[in-house]
Amino acid sequence: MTTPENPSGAPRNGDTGPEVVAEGGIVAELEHMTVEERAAHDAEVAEVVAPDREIAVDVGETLLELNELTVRFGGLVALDSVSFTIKRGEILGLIGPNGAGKTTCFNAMTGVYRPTSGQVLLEDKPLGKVSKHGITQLGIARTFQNIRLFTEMTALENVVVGTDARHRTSVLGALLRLPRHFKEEKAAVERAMALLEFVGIADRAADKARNLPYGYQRRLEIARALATEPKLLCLDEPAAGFNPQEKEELMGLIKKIRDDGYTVLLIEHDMKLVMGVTDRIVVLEFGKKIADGSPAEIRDNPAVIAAYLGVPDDDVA
Ligand SMILES: Nc1ncnc2c1ncn2[C@@H]1O[C@H](COP(=O)(O)OP(=O)(O)OP(=O)(O)O)[C@@H](O)[C@H]1O
Repeated sequence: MTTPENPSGAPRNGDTGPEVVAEGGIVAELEHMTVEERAAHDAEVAEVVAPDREIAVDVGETLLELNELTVRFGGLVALDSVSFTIKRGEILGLIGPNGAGKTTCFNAMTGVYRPTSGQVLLEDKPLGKVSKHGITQLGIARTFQNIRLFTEMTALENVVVGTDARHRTSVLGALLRLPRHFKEEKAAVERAMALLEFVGIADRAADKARNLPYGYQRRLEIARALATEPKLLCLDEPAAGFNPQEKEELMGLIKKIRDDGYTVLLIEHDMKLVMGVTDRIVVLEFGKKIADGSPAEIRDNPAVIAAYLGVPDDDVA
């Protein structure tokens, strides 16, 4: 039940967690499943995670367009007339040396900063006057370089909060406890559980976010962003602080997210990860776009190599 201490009605440590899980039918006895049962279960989870999408999509039409985007901070030009597109169903890497303008680009796309000039268009709709919340509702979600979670809430609650962006019940409806409100709340908890399983952390659903291991917190941020049902998921250095095995697993998760029908924009410094997971890469340097191409093209691009001089060869290869 929803209370001020438990706003989402989601389970707390040691109380109604397993019951909700059983009700939702999402987290089953995985270890007792046959291979076929597990495959069917995973397909069911994937459908709950991306309810309105084709499970497999091809790289297609333009989803997002940056059109001569410029962002100035006083005399500093953080982004200088940058244009590129993101196609539906692709994983696009956004790379560049420190201070190149990558995060500014995310911030301008998600309404944190207003561009000095130029436009961001999502499905041809200019986002210039749309609020941050409005941009989330239109379908752009992001994670942050520095993890931002509700640390005192459980993992499940953090994700349920993300689903709020899609709720249709009014505050009055919630106060009056209308049936629609309860129906939405139940669906939100079920979907949140599916998302936790999708990103591989369902076993810690009832733990407070602050008690989760670092890698779980990063995955939780991704689950919470996916909860808003984005058309475009922007990941800002999701592998920061990961060891090689965790990076490998993250690559698998990013591909799985795309295969579930999402489009992904990835800022990442780890070149092995970027080269291994992206379909296309845009390179920024000093706020300008210096290259746009396949990972192989980017690897051999002289301007990109020059931009990264000083970075160990292993990181560029
Ligand atoms: N709010 C701000 N006010 C003033 N300058 C800013 C602000 N945000 C970013 N900058 C500056 O804009 C430039 C681009 O920064 P940005 O954070 O976008 O780069 P980045 O490519 O994401 O770098 P990193 O890889 O180090 O995260 C930098 O020179 C930075 O100092």
